[in-house]
Amino acid sequence: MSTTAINVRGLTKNYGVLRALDALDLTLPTGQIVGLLGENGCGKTTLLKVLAGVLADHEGDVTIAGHRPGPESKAHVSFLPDASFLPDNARVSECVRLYRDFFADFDVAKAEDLIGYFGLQQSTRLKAMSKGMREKVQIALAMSRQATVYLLDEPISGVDPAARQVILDGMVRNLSEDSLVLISTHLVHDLEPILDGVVLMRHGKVLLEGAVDDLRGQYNMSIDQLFREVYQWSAR
Ligand SMILES: Nc1ncnc2c1ncn2[C@@H]1O[C@H](COP(=O)(O)OP(=O)(O)OP(=O)(O)O)[C@@H](O)[C@H]1O
Repeated sequence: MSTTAINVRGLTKNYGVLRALDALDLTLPTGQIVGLLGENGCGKTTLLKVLAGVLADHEGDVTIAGHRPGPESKAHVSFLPDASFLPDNARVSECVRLYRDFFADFDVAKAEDLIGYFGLQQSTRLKAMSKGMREKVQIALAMSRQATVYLLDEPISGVDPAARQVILDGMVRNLSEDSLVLISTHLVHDLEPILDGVVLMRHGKVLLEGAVDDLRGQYNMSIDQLFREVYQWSAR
C-alpha cells in the first residue's frame, strides 16, 4: 500500500537575493520511481538538498518519510549528492565498511552484489577510478540502504551510454515497493524506461508533474520529446 513519502508545501529557499525555490508544492507517494527534470539552475539540486536535510534555513513545510528533514529523516532517506563524497584513498571494500558502520539499514550483501554487477573490484582504490566508475560505487552504496526514500542527484552523468542501462537495471533491482526513488537528471531519454512519474521544474516551482503513461497519452509524445517541447524556448 502506498503512503506519502514526500509532502512539500510553500517551500521557499533563497541564496542571498537569489530565490532558488519559490513557494514550491509537491506530494509524492511511495511505490514509484520519479524523474526530477528541468533546465540548469531551476532548483533541482536545491530541492533534493532540502529534502535530504543538508540545507536548512528555508521557509515552508517539508515532510519526508514521515519526518521533518533532520536526524530522524536521515535514518530513512538515502541521499546521493552530485559530487563525490567518499575518501579518495579508500578502496571499494573500505567504502562498503564505512556505509555498514554508518547506516543501520545498510545491506552489505546487496552492495557487494551490485559492485560485482557493475564490473568493479572491491580492492580498487577510488583515486584509481574514472568519474563513471566512482559514480557506480556511489550508486551501489546509496541503493544498498533499505531506505524509504532515495534521493539521487544526477547519478549517471559520468557513465558512458553503453553502461547506463546496466546501471539503471542494477539501481532498481530488488527495490522495495514501499520506497520512493526521486532522481534528478538531464538524461531523460536514458531514464524514461524506468520512470513511473516525472516532475518538471522551472524557476524554483513545479511546472508539470504526473504519471509517465498519463503524460505520454495526454500529449501523444515521449517524455523525452515532451521535455524538449516544454524547455525549447527558454534554452534560446
Ligand atoms: N550555494 C549557492 N549559493 C548561491 N546560489 C546558489 C547556490 N547553489 C545554487 N545556487 C543557485 O540556485 C539556483 C538553483 O540551483 P540548483 O543547483 O538547485 O539548480 P539545478 O536545477 O540543480 O541545476 P543543474 O541542472 O545545472 O544542476 C541557481 O540559480 C544557482 O545558481
